[in-house]
Amino acid sequence: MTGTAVHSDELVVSDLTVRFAGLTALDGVGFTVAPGSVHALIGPNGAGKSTCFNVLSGVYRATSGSVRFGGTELTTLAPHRIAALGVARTFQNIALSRHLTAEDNLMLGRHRLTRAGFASAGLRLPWARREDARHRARVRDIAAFVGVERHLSAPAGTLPYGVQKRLELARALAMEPRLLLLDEPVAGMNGGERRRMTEVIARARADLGLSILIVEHDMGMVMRLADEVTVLDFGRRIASGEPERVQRDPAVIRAYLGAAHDPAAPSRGEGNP
Ligand SMILES: Nc1ncnc2c1ncn2[C@@H]1O[C@H](COP(=O)(O)OP(=O)(O)OP(=O)(O)O)[C@@H](O)[C@H]1O
Repeated sequence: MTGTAVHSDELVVSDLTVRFAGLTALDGVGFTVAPGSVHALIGPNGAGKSTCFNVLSGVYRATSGSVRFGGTELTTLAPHRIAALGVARTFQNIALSRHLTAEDNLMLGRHRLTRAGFASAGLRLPWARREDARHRARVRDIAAFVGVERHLSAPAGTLPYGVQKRLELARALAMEPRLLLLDEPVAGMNGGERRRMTEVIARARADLGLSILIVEHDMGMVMRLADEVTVLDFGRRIASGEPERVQRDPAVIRAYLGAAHDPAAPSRGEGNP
């Protein structure tokens, strides 16, 4: 910790607009993730949720608007700089190194925290060995926290889907983040796996005090976990507030639940059913 003032871990998204050649994926979107809270970003397919995540993590550039985390503007920073500020994300599709062991995947998550480069580790310098041992101990703790500790020596690609998803969360936690961006953490999971993941995320907030922004289609999970919800539709914010209130909002029911409950609903861009 430096002598400078400690900023709160508030994430403030203001008037965020992203355009792709003629298509406005985000149109003046704003919301705030309070420190230590779970905030859900929901909306039908194509509403702009992933685009928003990609701007927050530095993968996409904003056309205009601002994203501030703990007082620092993120929209001009490269992904590794944003990660260094303590913003970690998981992906909709699993992005683990399949051939590496679960443990080595978690060690990669700690890379920005390590002093020892590969050379000094390779030379087996004593301080590099001690640092490696310290990180491996922490990785084992994190693996236990998400319940994947008995899989640490297995190649990540051989693990069951639900375990891989939790391993991805563990890798994000291995970065010791202050803000977690979770992109559809229970997509494709069965009931038991969903419950486990939901419980781990709830503990990440309660025990680690993290702020969490979550994109998720599973409304049950959103209702259980989120302190606040922001709803997007066609790139615009159409509602925000406590989950119970948002769930009853007629605009949300029309735009989001309507589309989700109608299996014959057209893909977005063709209008509401
Ligand atoms: N790189 C890109 N280039 C062009 N258009 C894009 C790009 N990324 C997203 N879009 C478009 O932006 C709009 C918002 O897409 P986005 O993926 O952010 O929605 P989403 O809410 O995450 O949807 P889903 O729930 O299906 O993941 C869509 O019309 C999409 O086709």
